[in-house]
Amino acid sequence: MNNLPKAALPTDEPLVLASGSPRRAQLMRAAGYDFTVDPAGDEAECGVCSRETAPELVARYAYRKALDVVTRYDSAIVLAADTVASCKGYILGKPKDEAHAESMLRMLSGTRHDVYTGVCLWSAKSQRCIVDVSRTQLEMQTLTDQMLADYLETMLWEGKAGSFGYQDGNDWISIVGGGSESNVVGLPMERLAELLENFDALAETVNNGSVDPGWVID
Ligand SMILES: Cc1cn([C@H]2C[C@H](O)[C@@H](COP(=O)(O)OP(=O)(O)OP(=O)(O)O)O2)c(=O)[nH]c1=O
Repeated sequence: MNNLPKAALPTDEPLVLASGSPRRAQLMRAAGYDFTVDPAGDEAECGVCSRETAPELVARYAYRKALDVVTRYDSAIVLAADTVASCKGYILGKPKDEAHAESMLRMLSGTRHDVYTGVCLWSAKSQRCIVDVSRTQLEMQTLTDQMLADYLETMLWEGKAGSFGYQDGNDWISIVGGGSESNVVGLPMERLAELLENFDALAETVNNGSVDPGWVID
């Protein structure tokens, strides 16, 4: 991915990427941001709400990851994200094992589906934050048993929402209608630049650990 946009930070606070995802750090480095990495604890990604849609879920998880990390700093702009695939009403996160990866890929095979990434930007000094969600539509060719077996053997599905890596160079997956590639890989860099540029206008004050309860369900 070339020419990733970079925006100036909205405050003089250092940028902290609250993520253990190598893809997110790679995208941020490729765009030229200065940042440190401080991942959220695993418990930030938990809690099931059966009424929740994919965009609501990624918004809630991004928010919880940012909340977990922002409490460690007096001065930082914390950036957290969460990515899932969504197909036929199912929300597909990271696979537990190869059998789980196979069942996700069989569901996605031959479909148009969506990838959602929720982003949370949180200023520790001002206790103001933004939660935002981006969607990219993808199309996966019908996978033959051989294609599936070959991909599973690469282990490239590990740690990836929906059990595929758009960046792995497979010709059986493509973006529909010019959506954001970086959003699929875990961080919508174009949207992130807009959020940083418009932080003052978009950020809301956080009260007692919650922001916009209509959007972030907990
Ligand atoms: C759909 C897709 C997802 N992914 C990755 C991006 C994310 O790392 C991962 C989804 O898992 P997440 O739970 O969003 O993130 P993570 O556990 O990797 O890291 P952290 O919670 O610490 O931020 O799937 C790809 O690399 N390529 C793809 O094509």
